[in-house]
Amino acid sequence: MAKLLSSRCGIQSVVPETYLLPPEQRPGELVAPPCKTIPVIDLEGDRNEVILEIIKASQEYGFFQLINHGVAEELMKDVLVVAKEFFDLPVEEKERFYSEDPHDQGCRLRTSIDFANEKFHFWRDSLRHLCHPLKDQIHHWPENPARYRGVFGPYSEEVRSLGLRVLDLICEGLGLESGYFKGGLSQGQLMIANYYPSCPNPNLVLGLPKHGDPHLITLLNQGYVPGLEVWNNEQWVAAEPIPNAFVVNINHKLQIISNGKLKSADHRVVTSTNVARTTVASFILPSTDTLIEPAKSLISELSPPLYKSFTSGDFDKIYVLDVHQGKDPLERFRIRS
Ligand SMILES: O=C(O)CCC(=O)C(=O)O
Ligand SMILES: [Fe+2]
Repeated sequence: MAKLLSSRCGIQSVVPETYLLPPEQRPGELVAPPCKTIPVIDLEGDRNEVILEIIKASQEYGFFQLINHGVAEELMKDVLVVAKEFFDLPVEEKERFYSEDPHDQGCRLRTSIDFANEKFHFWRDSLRHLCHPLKDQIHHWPENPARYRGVFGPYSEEVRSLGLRVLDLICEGLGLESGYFKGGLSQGQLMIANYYPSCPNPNLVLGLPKHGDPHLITLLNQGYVPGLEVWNNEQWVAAEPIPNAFVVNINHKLQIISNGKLKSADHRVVTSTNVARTTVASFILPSTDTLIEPAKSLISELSPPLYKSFTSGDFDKIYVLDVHQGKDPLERFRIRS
């Protein structure tokens, strides 16, 4: 448990050797150019315009920020405060949740990504748990901080409604039959609270390495501290924090369902010297036995399927293995012409 970054005493003055990245993976001095950022979409705008903007952003960047999305500002703030309170708890309070098993689907606290097996570590602690249906999941969550369930519960439900609303807009924008994402495809929901402590040398480490998210969509509440960067046109673009906005990104399974029309973009997290960063990511995901394949209505002679069919659970197993070996998990499912 001494491994947890959030349980180390005081601010560290040097980066421990096991966190130093190989030179080619270090973010270095050159961080994302400040002039470019990901599209911002106002959900209260004209519905047809909003759909066009979402599809365009999902094709060009795989990422966009949503404002005027209807999730209560108070809840967005509280969930970050409570997440930070959890990471600030004494070790004895947190250790019952600690697990180094990457396949453990329970309420799990971990540090870095796969601490026991990875060659070098990442500057992050995280707490992850499922959240839907809420009544089946909430009793697995922490009871300390006392407000944890009372804040994460309603927050997860509001974020779920927003996620389903965005999926409906994507459904319409892609021209899929109404309700395509309802049922098994969006049955699950996972939340990950991330804590990236301040770091003595952000040039040498990463909070999270370059990766794509495996599920359907992600809705990230990133608070006020920058750190998220998106890989676009061979360069890193910063997702600058906007108060109370959600950063939304297309995940691998949605790229497959859209037959490559929408992009699941790689992203990473850089750290800061003087400030810690807490974020809460919510993922909408299919149930394990749901079939993932390009939507039939997007397939034609001119647009043949680019991906094979497989169950959501099979993809998840391969994702964990491939990501460990630095491979792109989407490659295994691609149909070669
Ligand atoms: O904390 C962030 O900014 C991003 C987190 C992320 O990419 C993830 O949890 O998959
Ligand atoms: Fe991610």
